[in-house]
Amino acid sequence: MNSPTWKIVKKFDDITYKKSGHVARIAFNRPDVRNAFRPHTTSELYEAFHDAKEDPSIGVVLLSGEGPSSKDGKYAFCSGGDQKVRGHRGYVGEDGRHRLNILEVQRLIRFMPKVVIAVVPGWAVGGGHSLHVVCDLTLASKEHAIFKQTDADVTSFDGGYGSAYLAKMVGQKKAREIFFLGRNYSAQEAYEMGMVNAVIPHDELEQTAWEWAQEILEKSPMSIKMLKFAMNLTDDGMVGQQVFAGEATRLAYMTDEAKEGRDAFVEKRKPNFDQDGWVS
Ligand SMILES: CC(C)(COP(=O)(O)OP(=O)(O)OC[C@H]1O[C@@H](n2cnc3c(N)ncnc32)[C@H](O)[C@@H]1OP(=O)(O)O)[C@@H](O)C(=O)NCCC(=O)NCCSC(=O)c1cc(O)c2ccccc2c1O
Repeated sequence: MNSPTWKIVKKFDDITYKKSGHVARIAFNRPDVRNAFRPHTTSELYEAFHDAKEDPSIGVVLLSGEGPSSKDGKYAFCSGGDQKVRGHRGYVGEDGRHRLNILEVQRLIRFMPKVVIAVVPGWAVGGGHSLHVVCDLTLASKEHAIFKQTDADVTSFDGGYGSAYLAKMVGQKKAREIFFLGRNYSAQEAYEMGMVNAVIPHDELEQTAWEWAQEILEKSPMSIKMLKFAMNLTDDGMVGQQVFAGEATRLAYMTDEAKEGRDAFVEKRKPNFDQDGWVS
């Protein structure tokens, strides 16, 4: 299997953003604070994810955390919202506004028609834990990944994908344990409870993520997209239906029947739908 030759897409302050072939790699880049995110980080994440979503050459996105910390050599995926810039109505940006805009990033990951893989080299905590939950797949460092939910310690709870969706993944009892006790879980424990796809030796983590991406890229893009949206559908209510149905509409546009409907309107005549009839 080949290896990536990453090219920087754009220089950001709080994240790195690179592409190689059909893979994009987005990573938190605040290793000295365990890759905690502030509003600026989240805005940059949103921009990078949006670019990856819109780029037709990209099929898989890797989300990771740069490291190790220059202070103590520890690795982190993300330790959630930066508690040092937390105000009384959200996380305070340089413009003085309070935001919880990580939820917008969660929705972008959830609804983008591409596979997003969380590549967890170290701590995945609080809002960082929720981010790995919302990604389609999670690969974790055998030696350094630690999963932990501190939401109930700092009164900042993710009542959506971070908790309710986690419960669908690992079961109600286990999800309640994770949130109510806030314990540390190793990569192996996270794997055994079903929230991690594979436990990988740390030195092989990035290459393995690349290889998983290459395997996915061999599949039919439309099938991958429809399967992701189908698996989201039952948990996403009417929004899930909207996203899935939007793709059904797109496929319908490709039929002769749809072309006839459009052309008849443009040509100011009655449509003739007799060609294919009422096929069952
Ligand atoms: C992650 C840790 C368990 C790691 O512990 P460790 O002992 O290895 O390291 P230190 O604690 O010494 O940390 C090193 C260094 O990093 C700083 N730091 C770590 N995490 C954060 C953070 N989240 N914010 C700010 N700074 C952080 C730490 O202060 C040290 O700095 P020094 O200057 O002293 O070197 C442990 O660090 C830890 O428990 N961290 C906090 C985890 C946490 O509680 N995160 C927030 C959870 S809530 C959340 O993320 C969240 C965000 C949202 O935007 C939401 C939006 C909507 C709904 C819910 C949301 C939500 O829940």
